Amino acid sequence: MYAFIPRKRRKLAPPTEPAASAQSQHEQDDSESTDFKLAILASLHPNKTSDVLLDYLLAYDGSVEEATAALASSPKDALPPKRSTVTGYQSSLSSFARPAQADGEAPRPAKAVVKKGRTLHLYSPEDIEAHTPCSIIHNFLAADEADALLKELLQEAPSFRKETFQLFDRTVESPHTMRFYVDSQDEAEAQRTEYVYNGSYVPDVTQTRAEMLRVSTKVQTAVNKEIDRRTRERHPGGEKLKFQSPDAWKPNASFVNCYDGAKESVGYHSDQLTYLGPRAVIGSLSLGVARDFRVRKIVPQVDGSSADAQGQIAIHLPHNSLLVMHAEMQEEWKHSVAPAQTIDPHPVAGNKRLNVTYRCYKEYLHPRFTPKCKCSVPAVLRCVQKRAATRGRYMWMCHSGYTPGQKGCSYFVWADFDVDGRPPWAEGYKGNVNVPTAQAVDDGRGNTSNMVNE
Ligand SMILES: O=C(O)CCC(=O)C(=O)O
Ligand SMILES: [Fe+2]
Repeated sequence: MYAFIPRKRRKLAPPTEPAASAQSQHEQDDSESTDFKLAILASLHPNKTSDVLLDYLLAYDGSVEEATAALASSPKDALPPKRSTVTGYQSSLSSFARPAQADGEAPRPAKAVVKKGRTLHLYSPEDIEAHTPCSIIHNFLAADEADALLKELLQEAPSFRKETFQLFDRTVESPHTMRFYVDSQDEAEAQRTEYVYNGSYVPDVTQTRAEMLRVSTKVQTAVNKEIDRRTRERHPGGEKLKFQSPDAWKPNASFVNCYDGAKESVGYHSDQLTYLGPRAVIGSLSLGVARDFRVRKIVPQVDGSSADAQGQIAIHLPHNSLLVMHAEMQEEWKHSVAPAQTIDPHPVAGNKRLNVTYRCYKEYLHPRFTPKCKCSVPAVLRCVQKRAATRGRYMWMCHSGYTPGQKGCSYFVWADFDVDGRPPWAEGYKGNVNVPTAQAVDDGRGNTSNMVNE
């Protein structure tokens, strides 16, 4: 399930464990600053689209005050005066060098291909592969298989719901609908009563439908091939990343999203790793109306620098395309589906885009094993995304406060994971490597006394 941006902007309850909580509070505040600003703008300007709000925020160098003053005097959906031009069709970027890679780290583009405030549109599999942590397979299914799956999903879509979440004392709804599916009836029952998302059980978990299951085996084969190829061609030394699972990827759950019309969207977020584990891979199949999937790299924050030094990349997702979000994605990038100005109706789906995100839930991350917070709720797994001193480290935190009507606690511990992303209770555990890197210690900006439970 997503961690929607506004959900993460809420400040935690006052810390009760000074060392640990100081860290968690700092991380919470630091890592979500832009998202937090966007939530404020969204609450002040409810009839502006999230895209417009982001444009204003970027145009006014992150100043909420200036952006809100400009928004207040602008007509609906007007663009900000200082807004940079959007780059349109981009046929090829292959002149850019391949990433320089440090040992054990995720590959990085050799130079930023998109500047702050700009959107770079990518269409070709080569460009997407080279400049984002994703790869794409166009025309993934035979045309009739894609139509059969689309028809099944269109039958399901009326039962989808908007997700609600808590923003300070307001309950907010996601601007699209979705439903969660798991591959067996037993698992659906277990999910309803054992798995916690943002502090609550999800009552509406359904067994994966026939076409979704049939397609799942094809997605499994394709994603494993893509993981092998990408590891061989793009990872340092052709090795999997630190914390990435060496096991074959086997989907057993999916979130299915429906975007009905141009305005439906999902805000910038990283997917929750709580049940997928570190360096998760997700196979995302798009059907119906073509939409833009936007990604932006999370830039480490050093000396109060802007965390939005880079612009965003829009990946065009046509009907019947399989996007693989690779192991580099969730920890280091955020993604969204922005509202569109216009859409081309699809002959079968009309104005709707259906999207199945196939995921691999790990048995050893079942909530019966994972740490519980002081509210006695299974904790959420997060990764430090921005703060330079601890970037890339995993932590378990309380997530209850993100559920409407509930207050959270200040629970925080560093997570214990081995090189294969296994926790200590998993078979074959090789020893904790979730420790500060040399880089993090050298940065010297982190208060090392905050590094608890090591
Ligand atoms: O609709 C999409 O392509 C992305 C959906 C998404 O981000 C998610 O399910 O977490
Ligand atoms: Fe997502």
